[in-house]
Amino acid sequence: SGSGTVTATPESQDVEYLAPISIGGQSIVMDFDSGSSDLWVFSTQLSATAQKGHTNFDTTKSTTFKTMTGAAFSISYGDGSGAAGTVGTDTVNIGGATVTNQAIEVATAVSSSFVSDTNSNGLVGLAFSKLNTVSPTQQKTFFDNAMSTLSQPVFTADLRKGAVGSYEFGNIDSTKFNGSLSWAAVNTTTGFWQFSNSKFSVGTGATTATDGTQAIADTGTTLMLASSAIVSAYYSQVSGAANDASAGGITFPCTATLPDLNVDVGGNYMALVRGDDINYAPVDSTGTTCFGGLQATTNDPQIWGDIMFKSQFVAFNGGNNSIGMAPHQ
Ligand SMILES: Cc1cc(CN)n(C)n1
Repeated sequence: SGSGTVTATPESQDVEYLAPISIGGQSIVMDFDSGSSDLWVFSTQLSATAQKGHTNFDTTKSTTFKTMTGAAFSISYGDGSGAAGTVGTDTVNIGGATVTNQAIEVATAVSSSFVSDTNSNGLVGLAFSKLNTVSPTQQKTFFDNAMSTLSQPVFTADLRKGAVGSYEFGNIDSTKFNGSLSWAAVNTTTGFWQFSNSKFSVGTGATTATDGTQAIADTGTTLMLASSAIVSAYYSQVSGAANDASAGGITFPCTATLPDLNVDVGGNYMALVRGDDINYAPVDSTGTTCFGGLQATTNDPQIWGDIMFKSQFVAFNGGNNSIGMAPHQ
């Protein structure tokens, strides 16, 4: 109904951004993920060990939960994590935006990285419903279900480096970004919020054409995983940058000056990713060596995660399948 806004709070080192939702009256802090399409939640049906430290949804305590007989889900993510379980429906309220018949994927098994991250109690998938893993009948995302009742068929991500931001459904708050949004067409065939990336530039350098690999906007990925053409051109401008096997990627001296990165989104907007945001975090407590927020991937599409969102306010339009960006206010 109408619209809804929730605060997006970064975990330490901005690993992910969490926000509260209500499921059948139970308030649960979740990881909002524009790169997947399942709403699954920690539950009292998990082992005691898995439940420890988490908020666990209890279907028996919800007067509106209905079991979806015979349905199951099983999902795995790009980082190797995963979850599986059973399915039902319940009322979900996110900051005031409400869906009464939302598919709730009740976890009966979760991988170790989810167990150890006690700040998060599940995911709210916000990509396209064609990626939903429920079988035998695929289910819709919260946004897909909510769209027809929202004031506008949109949601926005306003994620900040080391600070609280927001997710908003049904409204685009123009006080949160500079100038006007630049809109790009979304290629919906893969089920991601996917768009073309045809060129880039580093700092004030010349613009270079890319190999045409597309990119997705993925709030559930911590870093910005880009093509090797972009990544090598970028770090060639950072003295002391090198691939650091022990750190698991490209590092540089924490004192390095990091240029801005400009990446084309959809062919007519160069999104600026601030150099400061590309300094992800020190690799250890000495603070000498820092880990790059920009890392290479051979994945097609590229996976532009939270590092990009820290510099760009992003609007997702499910009405006309487009994505809008502008620098944060
Ligand atoms: C749990 C989770 C979600 C995502 C991105 N969609 N990753 C890489 N891991």
